[in-house]
Amino acid sequence: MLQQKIPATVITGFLGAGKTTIIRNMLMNAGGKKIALIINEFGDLGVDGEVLKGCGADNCTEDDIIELTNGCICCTVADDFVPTMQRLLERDERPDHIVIETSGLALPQPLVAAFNWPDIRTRVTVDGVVTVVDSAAVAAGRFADDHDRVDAMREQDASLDHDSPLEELFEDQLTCADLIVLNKTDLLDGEGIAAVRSEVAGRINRRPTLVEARNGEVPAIVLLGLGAGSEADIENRKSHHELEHEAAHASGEGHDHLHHHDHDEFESFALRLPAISDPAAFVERLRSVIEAHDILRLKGFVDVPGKPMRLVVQAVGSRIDTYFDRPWAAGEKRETRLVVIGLHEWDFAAVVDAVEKAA
Ligand SMILES: Nc1nc2c(ncn2[C@@H]2O[C@H](COP(=O)(O)OP(=O)(O)OP(=O)(O)O)[C@@H](O)[C@H]2O)c(=O)[nH]1
Repeated sequence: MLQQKIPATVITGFLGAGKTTIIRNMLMNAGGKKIALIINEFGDLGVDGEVLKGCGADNCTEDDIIELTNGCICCTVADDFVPTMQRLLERDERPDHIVIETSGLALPQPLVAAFNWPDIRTRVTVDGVVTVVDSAAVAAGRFADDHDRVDAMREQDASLDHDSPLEELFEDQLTCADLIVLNKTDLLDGEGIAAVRSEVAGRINRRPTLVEARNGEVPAIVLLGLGAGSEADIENRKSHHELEHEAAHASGEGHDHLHHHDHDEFESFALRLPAISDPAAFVERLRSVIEAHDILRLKGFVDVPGKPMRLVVQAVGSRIDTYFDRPWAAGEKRETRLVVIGLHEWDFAAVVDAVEKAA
């Protein structure tokens, strides 16, 4: 009997936009749907998988959460994503829906294109690409490059190919969307939200649906069941990188002058720190370090002596949330582990030193 294709939703969006929060919420209101999750994260600490396992949803158990940890999903499609998907599809119990969370630095295009592979195409389809936007970061100009400054620099050095990596990635993720979630609207007023809406709409040629959300609260019925079949439309969603290649081919130029794939411009490292007895003071010191070094994202777990629970720390720019998520398990080593993500041009030694001193 011909089985129906399993719908797969791709959740993308820049570092800290709220992808994991939206998925956690969705798991809680997905009705009886059996969900399989594929999670990819930049930085090797696996915080998102831990957070999602910690929410204990019946319709998505630990077995249904698969972490891809060998680098960014858009670069490891053939080696990592496709085999993982094949194994998932071989399971006796088919999921009703597959949800894939990309890393915050991933280009969704290569992932969506993988759904056209012969072995995958017959069994799964992309139900929709959901791009999550940190509305507060957009309003603060995080993704807006200073074009006048770059143009002036180019005048002095014609070889400079210096589009902002953040801006390009932001646009590539928007370009691929079927649904854009303007998240974190709780941090803006009506005027701010309207400005974000028009900025987002102004950066794309396609017209995906826009919805607003606070704390990642988007009903499962809005997220799942878009029925977009996005893999068939991938030609209309090209990234800057793909368009540059095409332009270079068309003009007969070589590729040498093209800059590399976007997330070569980002770097992460994981740190183990001592136990933290005063988390509030630690957070204040971290805030200063984040601001001084322009850390894009910091997250992880903190061992607070005397507390039975594990403290989660989540920083997106200098906005820092902390909460106790679950008790340390019996036999689990209590420790403070953080992953820190920033731009490649960083002075690493200085950043490591500053975070260590904050502990
Ligand atoms: N104020 C506010 N904070 C939010 C909202 N949604 C998420 N957050 C917080 O933003 C931080 C990052 O959220 P995540 O869901 O982990 O973001 P992510 O996109 O999965 O992050 P990466 O996987 O690292 O790219 C957490 O501290 C969340 O609690 C929101 O709507 N409003």
